[in-house]
Amino acid sequence: MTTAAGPAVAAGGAGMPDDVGAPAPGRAAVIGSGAWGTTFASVLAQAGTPTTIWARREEIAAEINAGANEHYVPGHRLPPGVRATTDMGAAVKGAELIVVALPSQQARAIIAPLAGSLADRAVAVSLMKGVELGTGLRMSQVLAQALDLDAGRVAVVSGPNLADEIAAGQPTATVIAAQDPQVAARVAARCATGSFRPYTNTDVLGVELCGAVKNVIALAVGAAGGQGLGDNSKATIITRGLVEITRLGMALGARPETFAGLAGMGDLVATCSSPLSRNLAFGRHLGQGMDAQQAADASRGVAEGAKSARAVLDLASAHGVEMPITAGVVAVVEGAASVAEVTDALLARPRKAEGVHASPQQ
Ligand SMILES: NC(=O)C1=CN([C@@H]2O[C@H](COP(=O)(O)OP(=O)(O)OC[C@H]3O[C@@H](n4cnc5c(N)ncnc54)[C@H](O)[C@@H]3O)[C@@H](O)[C@H]2O)C=CC1
Ligand SMILES: O=C(CO)COP(=O)(O)O
Repeated sequence: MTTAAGPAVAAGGAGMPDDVGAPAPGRAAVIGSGAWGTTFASVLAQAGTPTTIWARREEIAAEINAGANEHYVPGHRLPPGVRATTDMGAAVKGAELIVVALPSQQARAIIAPLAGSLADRAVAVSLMKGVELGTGLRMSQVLAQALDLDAGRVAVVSGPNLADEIAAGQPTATVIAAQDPQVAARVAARCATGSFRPYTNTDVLGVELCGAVKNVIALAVGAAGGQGLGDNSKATIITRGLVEITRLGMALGARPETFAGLAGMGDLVATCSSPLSRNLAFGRHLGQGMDAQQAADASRGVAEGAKSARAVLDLASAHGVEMPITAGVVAVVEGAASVAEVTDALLARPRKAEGVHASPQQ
């Protein structure tokens, strides 16, 4: 992608050595023409992977084919390797990577028509950061179910990846997680550029939980800011939020080091401190007194944490994991408590030693 002022990203991926044993570079399809779907499509194209975006609306597809997506990625030109269509079947035909970038709660229904139609060596890639309501499934699990794929053929991308910054060509790193390290390496090779640096990880569960729960924590940080609280409160919520993420992840079988990495601490820091974050902004609206519907109406793009908070809390409860900040976010989003009441309740909890497994002091 280039900025309106000129090229901002070096097309570094095209000449990069491929991983051993990977098939020849193929095409990618991106399902979803929003901020991250369009931006990641541009990264793929800059890395030498021709990419077709599926857009729901004709006018967005036409605009992308003319080199821009002003609604979702304003002020940036798209590279020539990005095309768009409203025909989902045509977008995925023969594609090596089927990348899904939709609101998490809508993903299953939207991609269901693709079940059984993917190329034999195709890999599904989730860019989404949410947990499905009702099932408690992570997005890689939703993709595997909906597309009727073995879990080994699903990868996820998660990290400090604010779309607007990447669209402007600013450098960042990310994590590509897949059960099979060769699958992760293959996806990484398709999207690596001079400014987008993917690391690989086989802890799919941990990487996905990091992305989904950090959105819930960003809502809490935003709500505190909306109440006029300062950086000490923010740092407290981020740090204790990371404890909640780690506690849930370890109970479910994730690796602890994942939470200190780019998808964990990295994305928490980016999201909880950026004016670009939709979750942070949504939380700020809540802190200023809006209810969840008013905050959604005032938001630009999807704030995943508002829906995933309930799904994460239910998942935690089912595994006996305590997540007090997440529970507070759920109470506010569901209208059961005000931000001030939740703040007071969190501060009044029994004192305890610091740490993931600490229990209250007697
Ligand atoms: N924007 C960002 O900086 C990043 C976003 N993500 C994640 O990527 C996922 C997608 O986010 P964005 O692209 O930013 O969202 P967005 O709100 O910018 O775009 C969502 C896309 O989904 C489409 N969509 C929404 N409801 C639909 C429906 N019922 N049927 C068909 N299409 C529908 C919209 O038309 C749009 O193309 C989310 O899970 C988000 O957490 C992850 C990293 C960075
Ligand atoms: O996931 C993101 C950055 O890594 C984007 O965060 P928001 O969805 O809050 O904008």
